[in-house]
Amino acid sequence: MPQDDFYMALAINNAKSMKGQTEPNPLVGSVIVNGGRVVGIGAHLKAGEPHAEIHALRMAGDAARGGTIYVTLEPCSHHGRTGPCAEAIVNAGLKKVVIATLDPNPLVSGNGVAILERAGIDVKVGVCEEEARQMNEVFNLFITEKRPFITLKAASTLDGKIATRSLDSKWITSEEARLDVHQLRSENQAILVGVGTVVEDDPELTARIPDGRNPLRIVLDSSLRISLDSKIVADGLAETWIFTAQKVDSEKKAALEQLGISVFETSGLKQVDVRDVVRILGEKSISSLFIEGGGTVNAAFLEAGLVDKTVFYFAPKLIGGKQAPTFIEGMGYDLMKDAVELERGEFVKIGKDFKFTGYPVKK
Ligand SMILES: Nc1c(/N=C/[C@@H](O)[C@H](O)[C@H](O)COP(=O)(O)O)[nH]c(=O)[nH]c1=O
Repeated sequence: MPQDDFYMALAINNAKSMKGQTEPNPLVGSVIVNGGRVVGIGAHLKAGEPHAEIHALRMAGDAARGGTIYVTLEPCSHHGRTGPCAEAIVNAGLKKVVIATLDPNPLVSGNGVAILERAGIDVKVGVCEEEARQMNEVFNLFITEKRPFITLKAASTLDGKIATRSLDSKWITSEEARLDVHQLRSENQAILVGVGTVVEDDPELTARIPDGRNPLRIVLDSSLRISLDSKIVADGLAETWIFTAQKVDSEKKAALEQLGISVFETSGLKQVDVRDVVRILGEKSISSLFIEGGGTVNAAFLEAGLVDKTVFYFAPKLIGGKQAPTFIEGMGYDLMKDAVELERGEFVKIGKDFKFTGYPVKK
């Protein structure tokens, strides 16, 4: 492996090991090499704390002088909650800077490189760029579109059913696959279901893994038919927000608010307007949303072009039944040429089940 890729891969692995603890900041890793030896290594650990480069520079001390620093994201040039990294790199006397990706924020992209080049430092951009961009897919989208990165998750039998015709759904996938879902829940700031799922399954929507972080729970409930003693209203295990259509029963709304539930009205007449939901979540700095919808909700987000990533779990089971619900309902598309295509598709096996990850091609 070429030397630059080797050290950048080390920096990327460092960054990835901080997944779930740097929000709303990106994952960033850094490695300093001098005379063929790694003399400093660092990762951004928590928003508001020093950046990856600063940790690496502190570890390297004088050994950084004349060396090369590898960093997965363009060194910052602005005085955020910590001083600019580009200046720290110049002051530490680095000879070369290797960067995986430029800053996605159009306001600062390229500024860090300019500071380094003005100081006569040799700068190389684009090493392991795709992998470094991929690990910050959530941050990159949120910082550019000010809306949450949306992952659509479903679990179904091989013939696409999420429950039997009698609506039994316990369980489709195995314990291992369901644990993997809880890991994904823990990595997302919010989780969203339709009220149909609440009525059928009375879900908790918590991340039940060691050190799991319970996401904010969001329910689309156009006419506020949710029951006051459903778990996500009454259990207090995580915050719950409800999005409705226009003009809902004010008494029910007040009763829910009494229980600490936030209720947001959207402009939808009969159905909740999912675009409003996404806009409001962006305004409230929710940067990642995990949809465990039910087929109607899943279809609404898909048809609105608001799904950034799909994660589908398929159990090697067949349940059949014309009435059995599937994981994409709604109107559907008329012609095959209008199908939502998924790219960068990957299948992995989890126990007996298959996990598919893919990215809808943006039209
Ligand atoms: N039926 C299944 C799922 N079902 C997913 C949702 O329909 C359930 O309401 C939700 O997981 C319940 O949330 P909880 O109470 O926090 O466990 N999801 C899965 O991955 N495999 C399944 O076999």
